This record gives sequence, structure tokens and C-alpha cells, in this order.
Amino acid sequence: MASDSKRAKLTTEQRETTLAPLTAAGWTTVTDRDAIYKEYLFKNFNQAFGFMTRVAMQAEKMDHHPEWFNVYNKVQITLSSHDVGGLSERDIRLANFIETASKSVTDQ
Ligand SMILES: C[C@H](O)[C@H](O)[C@H]1CNC2=NC(N)=NC(=O)C2=N1
Repeated sequence: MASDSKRAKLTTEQRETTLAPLTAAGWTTVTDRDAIYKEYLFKNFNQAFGFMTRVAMQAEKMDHHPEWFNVYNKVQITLSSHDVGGLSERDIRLANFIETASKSVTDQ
């Protein structure tokens, strides 16, 4: 049951409660599909790639992977659950992890 709901698309009510803090943090809903998006800017490539490394480890742990694009200090991320064709709890969990990871980026 719990794992079923994690696999299911978010309900309207879940969207209102779980997406609000992410929207406030700069995530937007994608217009042409059921997905969320945010662009992160870091100081340099090292910071961007360090951040991506943390996210990659977590994504692998969760078996839930971002669609992303990186050029130098810019990382553009889209999250969606391909198996259900839209947003699920896994996207919310990964987005929240990504937010935390982005804040702990420091100079190496
Ligand atoms: C076989 C494996 O469990 C699936 O392909 C996983 C891997 N990572 C995934 N990532 C995302 N974003 N959506 C998925 O549906 C998904 N499915």
C-alpha cells in the first residue's frame, strides 16, 4: 500500500501541500508535461559537479533519476516519474534532497 502510493501520480491535494514549498524555492511546473523544473547556478564547474555527484548518489539509492543538463556552473533539472507518466512522491523526495544538497555546496 505504502509502496503503491509512492508509485502513483500525486493527487490534487498532495500537489497543493507538497509542491508549495518547492515552488517557493524556485521550482516550476513544466507546461507540456507533468514534471517539475529548476535551474541552479553555482560559482564554477567544481561546485556544480560536486552537487551533481551528491544528487547522483541519492538518485541511485532511490532508484529515481533526474533528467538534467550541465554547462560549466549551470545545472538544469527536470523531475518526473517515467513509470507513472507524471509526478509522484519520489519526485518530491528527490527535489527536497536536491534543495538541501544545493545549499551545502562550498568551495573545495
Ligand atoms: C528499472 C528502474 O527501476 C526504473 O527504470 C526506474 C529508474 N529511475 C527512474 N527515474 C525516474 N525519474 N523515473 C522512473 O520511472 C524511474 N524508473
